[in-house]
Amino acid sequence: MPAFDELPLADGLWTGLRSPEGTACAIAVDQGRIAWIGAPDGVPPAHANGPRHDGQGALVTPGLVDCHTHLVYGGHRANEFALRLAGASYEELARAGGGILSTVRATREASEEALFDSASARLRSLLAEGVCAIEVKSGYGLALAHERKQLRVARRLAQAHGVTVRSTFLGAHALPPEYAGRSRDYIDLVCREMLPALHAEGLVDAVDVFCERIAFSLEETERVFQAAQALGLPVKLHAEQLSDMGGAQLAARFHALSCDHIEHLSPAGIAAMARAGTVAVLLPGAYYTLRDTHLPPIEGLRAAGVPLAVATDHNPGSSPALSLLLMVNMACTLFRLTVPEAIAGVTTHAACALGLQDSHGKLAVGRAANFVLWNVQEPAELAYWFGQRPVRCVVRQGRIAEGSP
Ligand SMILES: N=CN[C@@H](CCC(=O)O)C(=O)O
Ligand SMILES: [Zn+2]
Repeated sequence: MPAFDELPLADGLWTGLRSPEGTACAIAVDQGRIAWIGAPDGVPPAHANGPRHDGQGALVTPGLVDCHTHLVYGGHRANEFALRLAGASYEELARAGGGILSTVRATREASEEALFDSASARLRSLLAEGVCAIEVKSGYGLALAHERKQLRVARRLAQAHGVTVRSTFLGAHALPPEYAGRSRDYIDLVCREMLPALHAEGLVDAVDVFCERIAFSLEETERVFQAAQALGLPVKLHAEQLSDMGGAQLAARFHALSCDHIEHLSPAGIAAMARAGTVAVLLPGAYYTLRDTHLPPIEGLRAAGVPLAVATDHNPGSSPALSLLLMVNMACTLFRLTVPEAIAGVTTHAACALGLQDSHGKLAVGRAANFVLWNVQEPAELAYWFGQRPVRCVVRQGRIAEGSP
């Protein structure tokens, strides 16, 4: 596999493209950036004479954005999948020391190199399907050295694969065994030592907490958010996944970029998110894997004008999913999103959930060239097919990274 900087440049005029609205279009790429977009008969002379790439009628969309993943971890949890099939619940497994903590054990044992290799293999699956920006959370180390190891891998993935990676510190994901019964002390460690040190090392783009009865309380979440705010870092929240904790209202007070999962989100939570402009990140892979039946309040979110994003939530416990298009399908089938909502969910709104609205999720002049050519006739096919990859070509950070026009 060639190194990213050995891949062919995408510079030149891309013709034979169709926009999701059904109009013919062309894109000029210059030095890796979108220099012009418009109708094929309006190409400015400056872009008419360079290299040409004929999309042969392909649908073009912005590069996809996977705005919630836990991509870096050791081991896997297929055994728990089998236990859940036999009747155990996600919460029971967590309370018995399995769940997140079993991945913490495997991640602590793994070297940085082993974590990089396994995460790279998973990342390649997502990239092959058109992902051009991705969030990677820590949260399986739960000790400074091991959280650092995860976040360093996140930074290295960006370099090695030529993909935008936002790294989110999720030190408050679960209580590590050595702090059993001492939740307050662990939150002190997260706020006073881990977060400042990792931030000083340039490893943190945002801060997340798992606010839940099997994880951290509202008050503990607030302390982590205050520590993030003091360092000028944006926050996000694993909110109302298994119960309504009121986390969304708290997150909104801190102008959170997103609240994620939100199956049990209340009307008050929706109103708070709408006021704060917080994105609702829907994770149908976790809903499906845990055989959840409590649907997120889509109608209420829609009515309140809360932007809806969709992500894989890739993790070894609740969502071992490596296809963002499958999540688009599930968001439509399980959560009843419309096709345009689901596509916005993995482009524009996903970019907002990462604070990347000025660089990703839309095709616009001046931005780095991140776009996907699809072998489909109409946008609905992106949500309709599952189990195949209708990707023709991916332009990522100005290079032809997958396939060819
Ligand atoms: N809900 C909390 N965290 C992850 C699951 C982590 C795990 O089970 O390992 C999630 O987003 O689903
Ligand atoms: Zn998650």
